[in-house]
Amino acid sequence: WGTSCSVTAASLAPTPCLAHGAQPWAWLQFSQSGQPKDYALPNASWSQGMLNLYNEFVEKSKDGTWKRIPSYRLMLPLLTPEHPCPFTHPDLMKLEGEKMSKDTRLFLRSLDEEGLGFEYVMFLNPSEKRMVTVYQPGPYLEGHPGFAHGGSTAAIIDSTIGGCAIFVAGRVMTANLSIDFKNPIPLGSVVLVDGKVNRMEGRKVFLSCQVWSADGQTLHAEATALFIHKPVG
Ligand SMILES: CCCCCCCCCCCCCCCC(=O)SCCNC(=O)CCNC(=O)[C@H](O)C(C)(C)COP(=O)(O)OP(=O)(O)OC[C@H]1O[C@@H](n2cnc3c(N)ncnc32)[C@H](O)[C@@H]1OP(=O)(O)O
Repeated sequence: WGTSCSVTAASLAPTPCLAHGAQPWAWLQFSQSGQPKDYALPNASWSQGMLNLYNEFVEKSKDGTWKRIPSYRLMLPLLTPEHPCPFTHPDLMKLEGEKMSKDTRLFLRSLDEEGLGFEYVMFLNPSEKRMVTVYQPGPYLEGHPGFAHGGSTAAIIDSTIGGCAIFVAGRVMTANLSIDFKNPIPLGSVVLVDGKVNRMEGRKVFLSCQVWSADGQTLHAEATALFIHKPVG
């Protein structure tokens, strides 16, 4: 989806429908090309293990089975197959005016320096209603010495299955997230967060998730969750 999204800084100029004259794109970091910066791409902090897993899923994406999800510093709750580019989604400005300020950042993209916090890239498998996140927790996520704080693990799980729930239901909120922490995650290691939709009942989306070491030998955590669809406005 990201590949079909062609956006320039000029095309992102504020529109009259935006309340309070806010500059909606001011907190997006732009690259030198004038495109919003996509953080779900390799950078110098990624370990070889992270690159290997990333390349594995890029390879799997070539036949369209998996799709890399671009990642910016703003929430993209409106990304759908019908509107693959968030910047041209008809509801974005409404949500923007109501909910966002130019001073906000997506929690998982809150740090400026590469490699210190959440380094991750998500891949969606639409037919399986499944999302995997290739994830490398950095040193600022420490809980016990040398290991990722459980809250950071909860955040990456929530975002992974949240993305999955957004794909099937649009705008959702986490109502319940239950996690069993099985084995600590070493800082700087690479894990695969593997979440999927199990079933839907009306506005309710039920999901499950497992967090595995890159070699598939260690189960770090498993979770179940309930997300509830909340229409914009
Ligand atoms: C294409 C893909 C691109 C993706 C690209 C993006 C990638 C990157 C993604 C980032 C993704 C970030 C994801 C962050 C997600 C948060 O972090 S959200 C923040 C944390 N969550 C909150 O703050 C939610 C706070 N709670 C609330 O606002 C409200 O309680 C809720 C959850 C919206 C529900 O309220 P409500 O809409 O009034 O619904 P309500 O009528 O109470 O309940 C509806 C039904 O759910 C049931 N229910 C509600 N709560 C519960 C519960 N806790 N347990 C069990 N049942 C419950 C009710 O019993 C009811 O059932 P039925 O009677 O219909 O059978």
